[in-house]
Amino acid sequence: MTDTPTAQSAAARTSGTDAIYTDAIYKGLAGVVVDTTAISKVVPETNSLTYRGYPVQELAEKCSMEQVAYLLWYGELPGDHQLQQFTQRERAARRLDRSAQAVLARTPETCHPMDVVRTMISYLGTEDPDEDVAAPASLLDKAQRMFAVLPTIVAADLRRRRGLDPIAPHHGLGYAENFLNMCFGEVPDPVVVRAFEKSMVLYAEHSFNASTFAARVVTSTGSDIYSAVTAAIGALKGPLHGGANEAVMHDMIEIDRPERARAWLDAKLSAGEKVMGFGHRVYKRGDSRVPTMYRALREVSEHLGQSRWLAIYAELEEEMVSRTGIRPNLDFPTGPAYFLMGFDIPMFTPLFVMSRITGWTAHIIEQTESNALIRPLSAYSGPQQRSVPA
Ligand SMILES: CC(=O)SCCNC(=O)CCNC(=O)[C@H](O)C(C)(C)COP(=O)(O)OP(=O)(O)OC[C@H]1O[C@@H](n2cnc3c(N)ncnc32)[C@H](O)[C@@H]1OP(=O)(O)O
Ligand SMILES: O=C([O-])CC(=O)C(=O)O
Repeated sequence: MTDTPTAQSAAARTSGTDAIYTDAIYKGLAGVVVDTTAISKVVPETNSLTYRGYPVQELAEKCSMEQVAYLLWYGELPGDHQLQQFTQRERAARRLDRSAQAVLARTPETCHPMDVVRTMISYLGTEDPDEDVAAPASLLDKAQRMFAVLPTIVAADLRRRRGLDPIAPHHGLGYAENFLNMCFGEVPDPVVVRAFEKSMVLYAEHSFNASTFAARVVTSTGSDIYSAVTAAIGALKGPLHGGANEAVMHDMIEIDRPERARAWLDAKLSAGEKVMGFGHRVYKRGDSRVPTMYRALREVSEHLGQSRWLAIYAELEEEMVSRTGIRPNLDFPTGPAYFLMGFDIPMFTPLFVMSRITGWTAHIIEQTESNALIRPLSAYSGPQQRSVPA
């Protein structure tokens, strides 16, 4: 099975005037093919994921995040000139204007950083006089501006929670280096920069996952791109989706030492609780992105001379797989990798947003260009019809 159907089968499902009713209930839409997409393809049987036809592992090894963002939006990798123009635009759009800075400063530091990114995207919509313009060129422009400014928002939020002033974007630095510099006041070693950039590439796109689908649902009503992205951020925050990368690190800290992993897992499984960072709705034999991110985690661990999280990772994975057959997903290696890079745990899911903004907006554009209102049916299970008492 692939999650990308043929165009004909999708057309058959949506054409005609008579509604198609079925008695079957697909809870969680599991196994249901909703539409076609030309953006990415997940094939769980072969453990493969491609963006616009390119294997994600190759993109992570050979490409910058800017190149991958361009690929997702335009369908092809950029040539030298196209990349130069694209990066110039990205660098020029990194700054957060004063009124947006003031909104960020007014969000309580007690709230989760995902609430800050959600609020800031919503606010950027209020500032855009063309918020409702849905022409492809306008959507692309808005998408690229969100991609450019999100790192500035996330870095400023990270720093104010540490009692530090924001650092302005550095126009001479690439996407990953600039972001790390805005967070930590210096560009880390290339090993760390590349590991971070690989995580961005791996997180960028994953077909009809819950947050992307949320964005497509909002777009299907004819609503604006900021509303769609705001909905997607809300969906990504949940621990069954993007929020798992934070939960993984909390669990590793609780486990504390590799020799405690087995007992910790015993307690979790006997309590019937889920183990964060494991399992996937589509991949049942392992997540195609994990080996690449695991290598990046190992490189950062070796570079920093820190073996503890890697040892807990290995122990937990071995125990979980041998007991349940359930394998790690991408959030399992990114959790400890981000921790080693120096990020505070609540910032992990906003990092996911910084990357997935590319995939979400590519889907918003695709949905806009071939729209059908997304409105499934429900089977009623409440009381029979009755009269209101006199
Ligand atoms: C980037 C991403 O968003 S990747 C996903 C990140 N999310 C997580 O890591 C959260 C933990 N994982 C999970 O909750 C699940 O694996 C999901 C939600 C991601 C996908 O699960 P689904 O396809 O909906 O399967 P479902 O949750 O029904 O699980 C099927 C069975 O496997 C078990 N299972 C699945 N994942 C896990 C897990 N992580 N820990 C323990 N048991 C699990 C379920 O308990 C269930 O068992 P049962 O049939 O005995 O009731
Ligand atoms: O596809 C999914 O269901 C979740 C996921 O891995 C992602 O969004 O990257």
